[in-house]
Amino acid sequence: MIEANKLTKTFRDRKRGLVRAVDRVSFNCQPGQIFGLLGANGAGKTTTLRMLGTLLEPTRGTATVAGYDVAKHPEDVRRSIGFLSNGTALYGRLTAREMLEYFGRLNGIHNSQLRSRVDELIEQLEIGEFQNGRCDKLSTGQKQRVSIARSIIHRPPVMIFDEPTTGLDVMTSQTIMNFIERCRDDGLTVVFSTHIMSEVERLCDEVAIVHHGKIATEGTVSEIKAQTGEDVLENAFLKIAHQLDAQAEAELTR
Ligand SMILES: Nc1ncnc2c1ncn2[C@@H]1O[C@H](COP(=O)(O)OP(=O)(O)OP(=O)(O)O)[C@@H](O)[C@H]1O
Repeated sequence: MIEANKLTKTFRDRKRGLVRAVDRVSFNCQPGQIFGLLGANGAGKTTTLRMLGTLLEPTRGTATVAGYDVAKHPEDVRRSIGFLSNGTALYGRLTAREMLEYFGRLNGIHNSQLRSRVDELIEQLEIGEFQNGRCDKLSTGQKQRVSIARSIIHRPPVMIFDEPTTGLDVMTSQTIMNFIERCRDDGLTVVFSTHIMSEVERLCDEVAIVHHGKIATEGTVSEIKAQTGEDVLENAFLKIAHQLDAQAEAELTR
């Protein structure tokens, strides 16, 4: 499972000075659950996920992933997660199947099990048609499916997906969402970030709305709609964001 406790990240930016990208973010996600971080561009979603994935050190706060503290036991965390980000690279000269076999071996999967594991992911992520195509010749959506397969090949108990469907067509997005649901049904702890409301409605057991680095509110989609008195998640999201912006402006002019 994942527990984030007041996770905070500040960056020193030459132009903007000190940027507080993530500000005291706390949440829990249990096995068999999908937790979503919903926010606009620059809200702090990627930075939060990168801290959970041990790619960035928190400035303050703590997090445990699969029982391991991200700061104290980063290698154990990395072994326990699959992390899908925009930067998940593929080797252009390998075919999709070779790529998965390669990463399977790197992750210690024995030859006797490697083939069946690769076959399973090829089937689940609908890679079959292009499994023998070189990665540098694949379309964006095809590459994303191979990247996901690559990130989960070692059967981690925790999956972190950073905007897994951004830029993909509706068919590929469906395949990926089906796959994320399957991860949940298989008992994995799943955290993902998005700015797409329909994905949150379909996938999330719990969602946190992130705005300017902070969790503005958290709950089920129905709870968030009820809190704001809105029937449509997008309107609830906009209402919360506008309220926070108005508060911040009022504080500035006080
Ligand atoms: N290395 C860095 N140096 C300085 N500022 C950074 C750095 N990385 C992120 N930021 C800033 O932190 C804030 C949060 O960025 P982050 O990428 O986490 O947002 P996001 O919610 O993932 O956005 P998007 O949906 O656009 O990917 C932004 O203001 C961003 O410019």
